[in-house]
Amino acid sequence: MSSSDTASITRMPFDDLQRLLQAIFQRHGCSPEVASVLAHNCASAQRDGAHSHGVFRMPGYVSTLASGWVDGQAQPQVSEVAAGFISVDARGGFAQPALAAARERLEDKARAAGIAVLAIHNSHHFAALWPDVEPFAEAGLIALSVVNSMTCVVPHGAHKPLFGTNPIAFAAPCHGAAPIVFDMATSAMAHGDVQIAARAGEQLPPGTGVDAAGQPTCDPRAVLDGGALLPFGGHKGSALSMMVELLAAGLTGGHFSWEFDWSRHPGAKTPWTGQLLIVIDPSKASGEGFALRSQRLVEQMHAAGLTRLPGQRRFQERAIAQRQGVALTQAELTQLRAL
Ligand SMILES: NC(=O)C1=CN([C@@H]2O[C@H](COP(=O)(O)OP(=O)(O)OC[C@H]3O[C@@H](n4cnc5c(N)ncnc54)[C@H](OP(=O)(O)O)[C@@H]3O)[C@@H](O)[C@H]2O)C=CC1
Ligand SMILES: O=C(O)C1=NCCCC1
Repeated sequence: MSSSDTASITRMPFDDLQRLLQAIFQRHGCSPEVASVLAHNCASAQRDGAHSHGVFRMPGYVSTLASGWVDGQAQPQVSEVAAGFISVDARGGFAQPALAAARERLEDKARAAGIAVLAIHNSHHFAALWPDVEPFAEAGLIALSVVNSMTCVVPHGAHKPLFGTNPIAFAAPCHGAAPIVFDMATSAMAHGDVQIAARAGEQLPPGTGVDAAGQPTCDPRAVLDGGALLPFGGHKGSALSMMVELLAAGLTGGHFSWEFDWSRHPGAKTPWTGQLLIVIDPSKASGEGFALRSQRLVEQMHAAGLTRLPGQRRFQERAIAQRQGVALTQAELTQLRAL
């Protein structure tokens, strides 16, 4: 948010925001079930100050639904393909309702076998990934998820974009504290943050992207208009992005980031790809207990001088929102009401 945005902040109770978003999703063609899942996801991102995937995304959801690119009424088909492996065909709908349809069975399998995998394909993911993993850690489990997006990242050492911004999210329980959660794009910056920088007229840090001629640029417009992003951390981030393509698309049967063509659906913004979740029950491991060991690690990190854990900023923003309401700018509120 720019300083002029922060000057116009208004606050809304979480439930009111969720209801407003649910009404928007339903008005634009989602079933009540799908609308409820997406509204909770998007309101949670806004509550936690995850601005690149909060209400900023609503015009994109709406234009995508209008374009016919995604099915807002899809009913996911869940198949238990092996003792520890569930496959979900999202049937061209959103990934979150597909996860919701399989969540209970995934958790049961993880508790029974110690580990379980959920492979979602034929799905659209347009959101932050942490809401998909955090609830497992709150239930005492460890969860890892990956999702691939649309071609906009040049692999390290290559000369044209191929990968998506391909985030990885991880959540683990920690004794006496909030779960340990990280969620990060494998690109130097999430595509949403490049759009936000362009809108705010801000420059990007060096090393974020290239222009249409493949030359380094700090201009977000040049990255968005024919240019591309770079992986974070050179060959290391590039390898992680490749891993996400392999797990989220190669393994699930979803589209790789370059495999779908939305050109005949003007307004389409949601990548039609796949998502993988791995859930582990740490109570099956030997020793003093995983959550206690997490706590010891965190204590040592603090003793080493660390002042901010991944996820900590979000939890702090959430605590403020729970007391005062979810922060929205006047412009965001006006846009939501128009939608
Ligand atoms: N659906 C999709 O296809 C895609 C979705 N995304 C989403 O975009 C969102 C933003 O991604 P990205 O911009 O890479 O995330 P950030 O770089 O903002 O943050 C990545 C992680 O690092 C933590 N973190 C950030 N700064 C610090 C710090 N100084 N010290 C310790 N921890 C820190 C964050 O915690 P905290 O949250 O507490 O700040 C977060 O867990 C994610 O939710 C991701 O899932 C991205 C790409 C594609
Ligand atoms: O911010 C990103 O990067 C993306 N978010 C939603 C899906 C497309 C990529």
